[in-house]
Amino acid sequence: MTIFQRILNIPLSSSIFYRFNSNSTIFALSSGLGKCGVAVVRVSGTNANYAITQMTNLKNLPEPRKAVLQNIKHPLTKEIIDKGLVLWFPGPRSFSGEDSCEFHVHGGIAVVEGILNALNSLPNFKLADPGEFTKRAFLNGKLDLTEVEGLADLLQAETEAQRKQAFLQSTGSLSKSYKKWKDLLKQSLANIEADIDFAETETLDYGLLEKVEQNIKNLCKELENHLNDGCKGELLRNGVKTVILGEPNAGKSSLLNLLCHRPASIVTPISGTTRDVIEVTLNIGGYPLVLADTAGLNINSQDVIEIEGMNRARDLYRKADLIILVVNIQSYSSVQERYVSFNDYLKNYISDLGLSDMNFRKNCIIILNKIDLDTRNLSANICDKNVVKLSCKSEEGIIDLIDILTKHLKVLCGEPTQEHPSMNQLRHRQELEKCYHNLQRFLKESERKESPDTVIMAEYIRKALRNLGKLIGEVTSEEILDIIFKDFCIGK
Ligand SMILES: Nc1nc2c(ncn2[C@@H]2O[C@H](COP(=O)(O)OP(=O)(O)OP(=O)(O)O)[C@@H](O)[C@H]2O)c(=O)[nH]1
Ligand SMILES: [K+]
Ligand SMILES: [Mg+2]
Repeated sequence: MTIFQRILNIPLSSSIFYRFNSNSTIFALSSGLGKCGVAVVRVSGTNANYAITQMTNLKNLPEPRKAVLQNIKHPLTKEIIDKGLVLWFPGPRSFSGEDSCEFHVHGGIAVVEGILNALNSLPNFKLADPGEFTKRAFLNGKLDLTEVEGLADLLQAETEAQRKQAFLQSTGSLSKSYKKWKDLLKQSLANIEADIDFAETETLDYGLLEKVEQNIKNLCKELENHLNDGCKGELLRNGVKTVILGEPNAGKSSLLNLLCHRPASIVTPISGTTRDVIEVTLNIGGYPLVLADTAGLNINSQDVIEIEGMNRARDLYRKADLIILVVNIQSYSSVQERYVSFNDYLKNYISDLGLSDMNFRKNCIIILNKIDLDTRNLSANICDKNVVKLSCKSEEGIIDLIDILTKHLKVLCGEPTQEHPSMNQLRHRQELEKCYHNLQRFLKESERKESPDTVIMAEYIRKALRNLGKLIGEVTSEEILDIIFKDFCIGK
C-alpha cells in the first residue's frame, strides 16, 4: 500500500479496478512527500475542470497556463484548506494531452492530505498509479516510448552525464534517428509494392529497386555504427563496473574508502581482511562508477573462506568494464633488484595473482600505493601515464587518480549529443539487432542470382518496420508498458 493510499485510506484493489477505467480523472502529489516550501498537486482527465470550479471561488476557468491565487476549499464541506496557486492546462496542450490542472500549495503534510482528500471526494476522481500521467501522455501521442524511457532515466539520473543523456532522449534525440529510419523503410516498402503491383503493366522509374537496395545498404551501415558503439550509452546509464584487484594488504580497501569518503570496507594490517565483495556507487567527474573492493589474490592460500573470496574477485574481474590494479610499493621495493623495470615486475605480479590473461594496458589503471613509504625514492623512475603514484594514507596522488579515472570513464561512456545520441537499453539493442537481421535477409534475397522474389523482400522490410515500431512504441504490449512504467513514481 502506498503512503497516499494510506493517507486517503483507499483500499488497494481500487487502483486495480480503475486501471481499466481510462475515463477517470487522476490526481497525485507530484512534488516530493514531506515538509517542504511548496507542494504541487497535479490533476489530469476529462473532469479536471471540476477540481477548479468545485474547489475555488472561480466562476469560470482561469486563463490557460496562468497562475491565479485562490482560496482552495473542500468541495463538500466548503472548508478552506489553504491559499495557493491554481493553474489550468486545457488539453491537448498539457503534459498528458488531457485537460489538466495544478494546485501549488504550502508543502505541509496536513495541507497536502487535505487537498488529496478533497480531490478524492469529486466524482470519478482517483489517485494516480505510478507513472500514470506519463502513461496517458504516451497513449495520447505526446511522447513515444524512447522519450518515456528517457524521462524515467531523467528522474533516476544521479550524475551530470547521465542527466544529459536522459534529457536528450526524453526530448526525442533518439526517436529522431529511429523515425528517420522508419520513413526510409516505409518509402522503400512503397517502392517494392509498386514494383510487385505494376511492374508488368506499367513503366516504373528505371532502377527503382536498385535505389531501394542502395538505401537499405546505407541504412545497414548506419545501424552497424549505432550497434557497435561499445555499449557507451548502456555503461553511462547503468554505471561502469570497476573492480579493485591486487595482492593482500596492497591497500585495496583503503583505496575504496578514500574514494567514497567513508569506511565502507574494513581496513586492518592483517592480510586477507576482505573476503566479501564490497560495492559502492560513485560520481566521478559526472560519470557513474560502480566500484567493487575484493579479497586480495594470494594463490598460496589454503583458507577456504579466502579462496571463496578470491573466486568472487576473479568472477568480477571477468565481468568488469574497468580494472584498478593496486601494487604495494613495499612489495616492489623488496624484490626490485630482480627486475629490469617496473613493467617487468608488473608482468610477474599479474601472473602471480593468477590474472595472466589480463590485458593490463586496456581499461586498466595501475595504482602504485603507499608512496609515503617509498624511502628509496623508487617511484621517481616510473614514468607511465597509466600508473598513478598514490598514498591512501597521506592522500598524495588522489587528484591524479580522479583525473585518470575521469579520462577512462569519458572514453567508456562517450559524450552523447543531439546529433549522436547513444542507445542505452537492452530493449533497444535487441529490437535494432532484429531489424538489422531482417534487412540483411532482404539484401541476401535481392542479391540472389536467379530472379529475387520481391514479395519476400517486401516481407522482410515489413518485419524491420515492425521492429522499429516496437522500439518507439507504435506497436507494443501491456506487458512492455508495465515494465517501463513501473520505474516511475506516483505523480509523474
Ligand atoms: N603507510 C601506508 N599504509 C597504507 C596505505 N594504504 C593502506 N595502508 C595500510 O595497509 C594495510 C592494509 O590495507 P588494506 O586497505 O586493508 O589492504 P587490502 O588490500 O584491502 O588488504 P586485504 O583486504 O587483506 O587484501 C592497513 O594497515 C592500511 O592502513 C598507504 O598508502 N600508506
Ligand atoms: K588488510
Ligand atoms: Mg581489503
